Amino acid sequence: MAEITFDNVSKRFGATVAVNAASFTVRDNEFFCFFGPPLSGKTTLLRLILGLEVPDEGRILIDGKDVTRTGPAARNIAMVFQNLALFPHMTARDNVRFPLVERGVPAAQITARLEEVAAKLHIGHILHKHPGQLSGGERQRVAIARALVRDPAAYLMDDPISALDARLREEARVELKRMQREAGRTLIYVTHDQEEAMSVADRMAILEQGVIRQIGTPAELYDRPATSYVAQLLGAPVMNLIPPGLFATRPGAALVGVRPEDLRVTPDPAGRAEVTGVEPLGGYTVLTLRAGESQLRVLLRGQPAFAPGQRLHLDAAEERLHHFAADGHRLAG
Ligand SMILES: Nc1ncnc2c1ncn2[C@@H]1O[C@H](COP(=O)(O)OP(=O)(O)OP(=O)(O)O)[C@@H](O)[C@H]1O
Repeated sequence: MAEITFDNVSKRFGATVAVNAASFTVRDNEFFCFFGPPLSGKTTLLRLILGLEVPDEGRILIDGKDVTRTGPAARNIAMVFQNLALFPHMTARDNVRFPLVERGVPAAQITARLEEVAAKLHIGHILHKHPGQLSGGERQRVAIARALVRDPAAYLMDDPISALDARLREEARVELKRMQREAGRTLIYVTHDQEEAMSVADRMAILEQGVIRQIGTPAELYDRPATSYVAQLLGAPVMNLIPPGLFATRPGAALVGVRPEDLRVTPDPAGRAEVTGVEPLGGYTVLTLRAGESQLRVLLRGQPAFAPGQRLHLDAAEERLHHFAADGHRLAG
């Protein structure tokens, strides 16, 4: 089991604050995602968890034990490297065995452990192959087997499937989620891809310049973003953020947010919105509208017949509106 807690942890590199007063707990067996734009501190958080970096302030606890100043060896946390790097000259079997061979574990024990992990991840039939002979999904299984063979308390992944093409990535993330559940381990995951983060994570932490802005389930973050920054990071097309005026607005709101799928449009020659763009995408259509000074995007199911220049009636249910103060924070209620 592994529960990982950061208590007010900061890490600086010169003038750069890579991680700023981070406090959170990753629960045992949780699939936990760090999500944020480049340079927001994701990799530094992983390196702090692994023990490759020492915090300037704060404490790191694994299962309640203070490991802030212990090295990687004492933490028993495994890393699955970016793009699932496997040794190309070794068979899958030797790749998986490698972490145990390196540690001088007796051969009989290695074989037993290899069999156990291979059965769990269904890779027994491909162990004789080299990485070049494996599909993307098979390589992923082998890379995860290599991380699990040590029986780590938790494992970390830094953008592990970013090199795969879009369709393979979709398959890979479904697989990943299944493997994590089957392996029954805490998994901490970094990705740049919001859809990937939302699809795999039990909970996620949203980062902005080293600061954790919000932690929650994907649904909580999507439905009740704590700031306009979080609101715009999740969802595609992104949430419309417009000045007050177009929709009923709460006192104190500087920006009103409405997700593209929450806008309702109907043809109306006297309507206040005008279609400026139509993107039919098969299962759904994205309209771009101009309403007053604002540009908005609307997500509609199917391929409704709208055309540029057409005027529309535009509204949204009040409970689907998000109100943000001038500093970006969500207004209560
Ligand atoms: N070893 C280092 N020396 C100096 N600065 C560093 C070092 N490691 C990270 N940084 C800085 O700390 C900040 C956070 O970097 P980090 O790599 O953690 O972000 P990231 O979110 O993982 O980025 P990416 O998505 O591009 O991988 C950046 O400004 C980066 O330049």
